[in-house]
Amino acid sequence: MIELKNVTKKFESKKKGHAILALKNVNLTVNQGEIFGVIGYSGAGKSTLVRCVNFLEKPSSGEVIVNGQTLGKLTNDQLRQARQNIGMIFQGFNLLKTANVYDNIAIPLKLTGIPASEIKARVEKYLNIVGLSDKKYVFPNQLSGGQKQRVAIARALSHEPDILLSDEATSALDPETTDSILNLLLKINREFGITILLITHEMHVIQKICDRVAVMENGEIIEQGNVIDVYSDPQTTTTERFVSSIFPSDIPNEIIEELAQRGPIIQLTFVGESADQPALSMLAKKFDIHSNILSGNIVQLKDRPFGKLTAHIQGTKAETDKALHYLIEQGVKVSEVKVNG
Ligand SMILES: Nc1ncnc2c1ncn2[C@@H]1O[C@H](COP(=O)(O)OP(=O)(O)OP(=O)(O)O)[C@@H](O)[C@H]1O
Repeated sequence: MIELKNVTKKFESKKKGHAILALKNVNLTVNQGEIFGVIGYSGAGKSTLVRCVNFLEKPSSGEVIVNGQTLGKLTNDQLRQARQNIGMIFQGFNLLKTANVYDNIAIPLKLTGIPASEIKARVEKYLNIVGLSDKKYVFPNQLSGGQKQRVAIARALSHEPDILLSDEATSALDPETTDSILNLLLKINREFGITILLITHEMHVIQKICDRVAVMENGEIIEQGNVIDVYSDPQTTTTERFVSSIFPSDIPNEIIEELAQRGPIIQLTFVGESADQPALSMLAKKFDIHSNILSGNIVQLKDRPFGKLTAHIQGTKAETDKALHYLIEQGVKVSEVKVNG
């Protein structure tokens, strides 16, 4: 379990008297065994946050508690010990270019004093888990980006940590390779119960593997919760922007303006079971209205489908009101699309 309590990180700038507050009073709890994602635009403070969890950056104030240990109160030796329990992977992989795959995993193990026979067993075990047993004697420059990240994951796992931190681990990879690495992270989480805290600027990463998400802006966590709740009911403009990035709606304003004169344009948000229900065709049967779909999409979250549909409803005001009320009763979130909105 990871807890950040009122964590603030200030970077003193070389320019006179100028300081950057990269983290402002951040409170965050990541439960044992979950995959927690932190999303935000560039400069939001994500890297600083994740680096505070293993004290690569020391907070200026506040507490970081990992598995019950307050990192700021540990001696250097104790901190080194605590870090063994926290693996980390990076966007740039951070492999030793002059060492082959085997040694990239074996050297850090050797440095922590693990006996040679145990090192061999661990390298083999974790290369097998990441699917690279046949690449033991290959050098990093002979590997693809996805394979390099797999080596980095095997290296992190070889220390048998409880926690894995991921700093934009898939940001340098193409979409297909990204998915294969995300599937690997899911497998690690499920098979070994490793808690994963990842930072990303991609919604795809959040929706594919995360249980909970926090949204960061200007060094603050502006929203957090279960992925499904944050996706279906974003509370801030920034979160709304992230969510709408997966549901691009390019209906020109002129068309919205013209249609709105003849009936409401509504956006329906479906979660879970209701994503499969033919809500609009039901409406046409039950009420004296016509509906016309303008845009729509369904995405698969980690364990449930989630969809958005934009439709134009025509009928008398009394009938359209009844129809919208019915949808809400069915558990569908309905909002009206405003002109210029
Ligand atoms: N070592 C440092 N010295 C001074 N300022 C820093 C340092 N590290 C980060 N910052 C500043 O802190 C703020 C947050 O940076 P951070 O890298 O944590 O954001 P981020 O959300 O990870 O962005 P990106 O995705 O672009 O890396 C930025 O204004 C950045 O310039």
